[in-house]
Formats: sequence, structure tokens, C-alpha cells
Amino acid sequence: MSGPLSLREFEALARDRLPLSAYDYFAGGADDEVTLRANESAFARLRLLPRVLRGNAAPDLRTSLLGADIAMPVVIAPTAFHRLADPEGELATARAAAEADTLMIASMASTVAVEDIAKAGGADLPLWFQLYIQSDSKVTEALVRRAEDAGCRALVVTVDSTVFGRRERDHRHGFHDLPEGLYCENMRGLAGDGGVRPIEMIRDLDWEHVQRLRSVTGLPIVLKGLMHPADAVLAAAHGVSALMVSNHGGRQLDTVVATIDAVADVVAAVDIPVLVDGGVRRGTDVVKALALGADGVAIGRPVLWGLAARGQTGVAQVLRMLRDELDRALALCGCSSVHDIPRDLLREAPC
Ligand SMILES: Cc1cc2nc3c(=O)[nH]c(=O)nc-3n(C[C@H](O)[C@H](O)[C@H](O)COP(=O)(O)O)c2cc1C
Ligand SMILES: CCCCCCC(=O)C(=O)O
Repeated sequence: MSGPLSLREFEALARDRLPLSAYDYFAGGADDEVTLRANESAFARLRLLPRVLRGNAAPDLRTSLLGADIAMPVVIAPTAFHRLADPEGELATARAAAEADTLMIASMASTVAVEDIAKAGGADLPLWFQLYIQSDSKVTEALVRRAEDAGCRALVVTVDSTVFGRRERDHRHGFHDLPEGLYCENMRGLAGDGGVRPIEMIRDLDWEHVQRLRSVTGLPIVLKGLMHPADAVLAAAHGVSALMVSNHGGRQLDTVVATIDAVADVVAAVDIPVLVDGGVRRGTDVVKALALGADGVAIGRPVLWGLAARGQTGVAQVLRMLRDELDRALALCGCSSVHDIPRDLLREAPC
């Protein structure tokens, strides 16, 4: 029997292997999951109008993001709790990212400490650290120092989570915390008693927090979870280095527009790099995002499916699958490189 042939088949394998509560935590979205579904279906609504006879033998997939040279414009989005999927957790993910020569964004809610993730990935792995700004600025600063000391090359500040989205699948399972023995390791030592401090979502998050963060670190700041072009303009004015158009994989505010429908307006509003995540499952999805002006895409759940299905090997296979699909899609579209994908390659499907 052959192995999984697509990211969707990886999800089916992961579903068979995971306890239902863990599968539903990874797979689920907020409320009625309208946005969760829309992220994927919006890609299908966009159709390709390829060019032919262009003589491009081998499309160039390499790109660079904030100074990191990577094999393809597909990076690993920050997702929490990898040890729910595999005992090696984020260590396995980092090794697979390094093997694929791409970039990993480690979640602040990782179940392995960021220093250990960095060691597992090795010095060549471009590692960024995702941050939820905390109400106590000393705690936020301690997390920033930790990320800097671990060698992280950027801070990815998540701005779509002033409160936790309501995920009904988790409520049904009573899944509200990590099982015994698993912890958010980046928060260890930050509680008053030296224990693991709980992660907060703060309702009063505003541009002053971004400004304060800008004043305490020299690392580039990337804002993740921004969808509106007017916010993109404000971000650039506040010295933000890059943006991730994201609706948190449909897990926060439900009925938000699909990210692929928001990305072009954000790209048009600013002169800084723009990444997009949400619903990327095929190489053709990557081509569509790039045609709309994105500098790259990030994938969340597919990495978790690879990890749950086959550990490090599974994540590496997921990344290779997307790379191969991207290569084939570019060749069939007549594109010579990921930097040469014209907007007129896209058409809206008729209703
Ligand atoms: C299980 C899970 C955990 C996540 N944890 C985080 C997190 O800790 N921090 C964060 O900024 N985003 C988190 N996200 C959102 C992802 O970074 C990303 O925006 C989303 O997964 C992209 O959509 P996709 O899963 O369809 O690729 C999480 C997503 C999932 C599915
Ligand atoms: C309170 C713990 C924070 C974990 C955040 C994980 C996350 O963002 C998710 O979507 O789930």
C-alpha cells in the first residue's frame, strides 16, 4: 500500500492515530466554523489561467524572508502543543523544518522550550518566535529575552487573540488544558513561585504595546492576525517589519473573511513583506497566494497532521509534498520562478 498522496490523506492518517479530543483541538475552529471552511473553499473558487510554450525548464522556488534564505515560500505557522501529536513534539518539527530548508515559527505555547527547539533545528534553521503580549510588561520582556537568547531571528506578535475564540469541539470534550506532564515550557520560571505561568490573552492590546515592544528589542517585529488594509498601514507606520494576514485558521472570530480574499488589499497598502496563512493545502494554493502579491504562505494544521501521522518523517513528507506540488504547478502555469507569478494567472470561478 502506498503512503499518503496528499495533505488531506495525512489528515485522515492523523485522525486515525490521535485521541478524538486532540484531533478536534487541532482541526476545530470557532463557533460554526464558517471561516475554517471558507479559508479552504476560497482557494477553490480562484481558478488558474495558465500560460504555455514559455520554455521554463526548472522553476526557481527559493526565496528570502527578512534576510532568511529558504528553499520555498512555504513556512511553518506557529501552532501550540506539538507533544499532543507526537512525544518529540516541536523537536521533531524543527528537525523536519531544517531538513526542508525552510523557516519555523515556534509558538509561545510550545510544549518544548524555545532553546531546545533552536538546538534541534540547528544553527542554520531560521527560527522566529510567536508572542502573545502579556499584561505584565516584565513577563513579556522576559519572553523576548528568552527568544533572543535562543537565537530567534524575529518576533511574531499575534494580534487576533484579545480573548480566546470559542471552540465548541473543545467544550464538548472538556478539553480546556494540557494533559498531565505537558506544559507550555516557555512560561516555566515565569510564575511567582518559579513555576509555569499561564498564558494570558489581553483585551486591551493596542498600538502602544507594539511601540513598547519595539523599544525593548532589536529583533524585527512581524504582526500576525491582521486582515484590514488600514491596520496594515498603521503597522508599517509603527515600524513593523512584516505582516501575516491570518484569521488564526478560523479559530478566533468566526465569519471573518477567508485570508486569501483579504491578502491583495493588504499587499497593496504597504511596502513590507506580507505572508498569508489559512487553508493552504496544495501547491496551487501557494501559487494563488503569490499571484495575489504575498511573499510567502504559512501552514498550520498540515504540519500537525504530518507530526501525528509519522513524527519528524511525516512533517518532512508534508513539506516535501507541498514543495513538489508547487514545482509542478509553476511548471504547468509557465512560470519561471516564485517571483514571477502574474496576477492575470487568476480568474474567479463563475458562480
Ligand atoms: C492547533 C492549533 C494551534 C495554534 N496555535 C497557535 C499559537 O499558539 N499561536 C498563534 O499565533 N497561532 C496559532 N494557531 C494559528 C496558526 O498559526 C495559523 O494561523 C493557522 O493554523 C493557519 O491555518 P491552517 O491551519 O489552515 O494552515 C494555531 C492553529 C492551530 C490549528
Ligand atoms: C492559553 C493557551 C494559549 C494557547 C494558544 C493556542 C492557540 O493559539 C490556539 O489557537 O489554540
